[in-house]
Amino acid sequence: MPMLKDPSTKYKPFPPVNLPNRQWPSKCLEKAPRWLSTDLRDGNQSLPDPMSIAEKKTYFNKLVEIGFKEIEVAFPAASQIDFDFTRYAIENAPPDVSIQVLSPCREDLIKRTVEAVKGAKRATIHIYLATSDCFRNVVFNMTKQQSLELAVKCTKLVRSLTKDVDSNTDWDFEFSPETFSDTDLEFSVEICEAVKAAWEPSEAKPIIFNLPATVEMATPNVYADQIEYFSTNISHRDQVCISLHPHNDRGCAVAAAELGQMAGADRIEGCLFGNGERTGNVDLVTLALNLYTQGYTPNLDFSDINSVIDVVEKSNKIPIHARAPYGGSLVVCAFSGSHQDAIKKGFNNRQVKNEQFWKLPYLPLDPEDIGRTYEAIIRVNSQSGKGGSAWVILRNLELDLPRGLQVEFSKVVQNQAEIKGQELSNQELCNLFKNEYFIDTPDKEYYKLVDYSISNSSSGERTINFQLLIDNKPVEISGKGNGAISSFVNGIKNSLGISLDVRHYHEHSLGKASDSKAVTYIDTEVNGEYIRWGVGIHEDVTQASFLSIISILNGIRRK
Ligand SMILES: CC(=O)SCCNC(=O)CCNC(=O)[C@H](O)C(C)(C)COP(=O)(O)OP(=O)(O)OC[C@H]1O[C@@H](n2cnc3c(N)ncnc32)[C@H](O)[C@@H]1OP(=O)(O)O
Ligand SMILES: CC(C)C(=O)C(=O)O
Repeated sequence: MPMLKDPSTKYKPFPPVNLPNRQWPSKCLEKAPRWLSTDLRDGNQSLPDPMSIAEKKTYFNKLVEIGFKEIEVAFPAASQIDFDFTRYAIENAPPDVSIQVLSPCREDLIKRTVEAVKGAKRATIHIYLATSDCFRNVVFNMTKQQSLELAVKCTKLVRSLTKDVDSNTDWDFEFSPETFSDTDLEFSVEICEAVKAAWEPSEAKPIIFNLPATVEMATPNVYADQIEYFSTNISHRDQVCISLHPHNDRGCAVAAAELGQMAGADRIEGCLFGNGERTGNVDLVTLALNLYTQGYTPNLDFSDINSVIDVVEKSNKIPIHARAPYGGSLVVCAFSGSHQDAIKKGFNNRQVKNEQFWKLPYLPLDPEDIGRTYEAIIRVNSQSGKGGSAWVILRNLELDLPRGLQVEFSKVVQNQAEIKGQELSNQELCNLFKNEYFIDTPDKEYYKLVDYSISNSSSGERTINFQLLIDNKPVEISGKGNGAISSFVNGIKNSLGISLDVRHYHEHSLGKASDSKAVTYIDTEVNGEYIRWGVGIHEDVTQASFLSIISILNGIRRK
């Protein structure tokens, strides 16, 4: 079936919330919410191959290491694996980590769920019941009153099995009017008021009302309006913790969670990298690092994001998208020339000025803060410019190429990238550079410098005698000039007939003081026809410059 010419015959716009006095648009996010990871429940239930116990254990331990204090570990009534894993979590959770478990409003399943957390230090029983007209009519065939009565009955059941009889565990209770985002707001408040009265929370022990966008159906500002309405209309607000559980059907779950917090929410439920039903739950990594880049601590530690990715990918058996915010393999990489140029200048500026605050073109977060390396930032393909290759050569070979050499080498890189039709790895790029300028390539050199001696006359003129191997045959050459380089190129012109007019000379040291070398970069006009750069590396700076000239000769010969 093709898309409809007039979709209004099939789809209706989501009605806006009438909240003319809304306050949230002028609020800011300035602190971390309470976080709940539901990776092991909502995330797990959406997987084609749910996690094994071993995978759940590894995942759970990683969540604890990251700093989650509330973890929904299972739907214990669903399977023996979920039940058994709940037992593991209860027995192994650190004392400050609360274990949360989920059950529908069914008596047998609630009993099994509470049984699974027996002996916990801290536990949250979470029950849910869909409240929207659509679900009540289509799935349950229940009136509003019947739904309310069922929710109250189940809340009382949980109470009678937990806080009323067992004071060894620190009990919390969470109720989700499932499909909240599509539920009439007055009814959401009404059913939660009834549940609250049944549970009897206190300021010290608030009840958690989780207000899910079970399916994301509207723009995130509408969700924020719904949250603000609930937050301002529920009674005894100080005895209530408002939790959000946004799904990502329209791709706006992160925005919904952020606006929802501005509208009054205290707690966020989601999954790492946005795993979860359909398009996923809200991505907790993005939310946490969004806060971090505003200067607020998220209370979650992603210093070693690669190890988190490793656990998530192995357990879910779903790769993290290469463009996933913060964690994607490509998000701290630049291929395009203008991005590379700006990033390279940004790093340089930061180093020179020793800037305190992070302000770098194209990079909202210092990759080092999440354990990613600068080396990986700039990668080279046919969209890259001179700055990208120069960066890779600098980071890998410690050669700080002069601008003219960058321009010359970038043509070589461009040619190779177009031939390959793919990205060039750092290793390939370094090999390309060494090959182009004859560094550590004895088998490829037509000209080799064997030995030389220099003498000075009282008039200041220098004479150099040197031996070259040309195609493995020794050739003795002599040249005069007012400096070592000019004597050397004069000798070459006189005996080989190659005219090299030196235009620029650059040098810098390479390596640590004790065994440092000199690198020289020389560019010459060759026979008055074209420009060619050479690179020489040696312990002795004079010999390094001769090697630059030899590098040019080898380049000419190959050309
Ligand atoms: C939005 C969410 O993510 S909610 C969490 C969803 N997670 C899961 O479903 C994973 C685990 N689920 C399971 O293992 C199973 O579905 C079980 C054990 C809960 C139930 O299995 P079954 O008894 O075979 O029921 P089944 O899955 O076919 O259907 C759901 C039934 O529960 C009812 N139901 C659905 N949600 C709820 C609820 N919140 N409270 C009470 N009953 C509910 C449905 O109306 C349906 O009842 P019916 O059979 O009388 O029509
Ligand atoms: C159980 C509830 C919270 C849920 O997963 C949802 O509504 O998406």
